Amino acid sequence: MNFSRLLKTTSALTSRWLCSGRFQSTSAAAQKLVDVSVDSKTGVSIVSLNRKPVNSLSLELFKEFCGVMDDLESEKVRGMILKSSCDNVFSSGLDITELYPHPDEDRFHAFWLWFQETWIKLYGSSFPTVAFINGHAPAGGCVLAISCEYRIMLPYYKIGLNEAPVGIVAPDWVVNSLKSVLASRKAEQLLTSGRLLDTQEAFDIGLIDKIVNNEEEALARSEEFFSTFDNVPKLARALTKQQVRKNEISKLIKNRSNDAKLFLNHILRPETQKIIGSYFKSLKDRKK
Ligand SMILES: CCCC/C=C/CC(=O)SCCNC(=O)CCNC(=O)[C@H](O)C(C)(C)COP(=O)(O)OP(=O)(O)OC[C@H]1O[C@@H](n2cnc3c(N)ncnc32)[C@H](O)[C@@H]1OP(=O)(O)O
Repeated sequence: MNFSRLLKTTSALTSRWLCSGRFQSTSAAAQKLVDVSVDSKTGVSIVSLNRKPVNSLSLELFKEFCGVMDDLESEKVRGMILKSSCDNVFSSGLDITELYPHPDEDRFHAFWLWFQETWIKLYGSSFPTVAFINGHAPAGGCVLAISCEYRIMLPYYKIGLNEAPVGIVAPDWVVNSLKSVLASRKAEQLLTSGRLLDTQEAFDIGLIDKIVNNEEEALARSEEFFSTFDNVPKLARALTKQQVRKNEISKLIKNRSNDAKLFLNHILRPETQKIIGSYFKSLKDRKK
């Protein structure tokens, strides 16, 4: 089976699987966690994460995001810019309350599958993707950014994969996403130290592609990126991108349930719960 068919078939299967669980209802009255608008000048879709105050990534946000990605795929959009509607934060990573204290196993399983689904749809999207990192992007926030093809960031924010200091081990598909952007040695240093880089450091090592001072500049730099594909047939571009990314995606698609079980086992270890707990407490105490 070719890769595009594998992606479509798996998406259909997992959607059915994911829809069969208990965590389905999104109230129609609930506020949207993901907003979509279209830049009328360029025809590019702007997708804004909107889970106040810090865009921590919950099961509900992942589900909504995946729905948006499906819509953009079927509309065959010219490109997508992913940004945040929250002040100073692109995304604060996985919602820690999904991990601590002692998550409900069924909910956690669904949460993790939707996180995988988000990555599969974003990393494997047919259309060009830009992350406009308009705030801090630790952990899962950084995962969203490195799943895009191009990264543009405002000054003075932090980005990186700080899982290890929080007692969490990044799964191989996250590690490999980072290695698709940075050389293996640099990726290992960042992951094992869990150090968050400021915008300039991130630019210097190639984790981000451009530094901009405001949204207007970000839109202009994004347009420069999107226009590099204007003379490339859409289908050829999409299949070429997916050809480059297919090994990692196929590997995860074949191993989704096991990947979820492994992560849950790690999260439920008493020592992991203890580290996450004291980290979460220190986050709360910072403001006291
Ligand atoms: C790589 C994928 C592999 C899988 C594992 C992933 C693990 C994770 O993603 S764990 C999450 C890791 N995230 C972080 O370490 C970031 C933690 N947050 C911060 O450092 C800061 O909040 C911020 C720099 C992002 C923003 O700082 P700011 O001063 O603007 O806001 P705060 O007052 O700190 O936060 C407001 C409010 O939100 C709570 N909060 C922040 N982050 C999270 C989160 N990830 N999950 C749940 N809740 C979070 C924070 O405690 C505050 O709550 P209160 O208002 O109740 O004090």
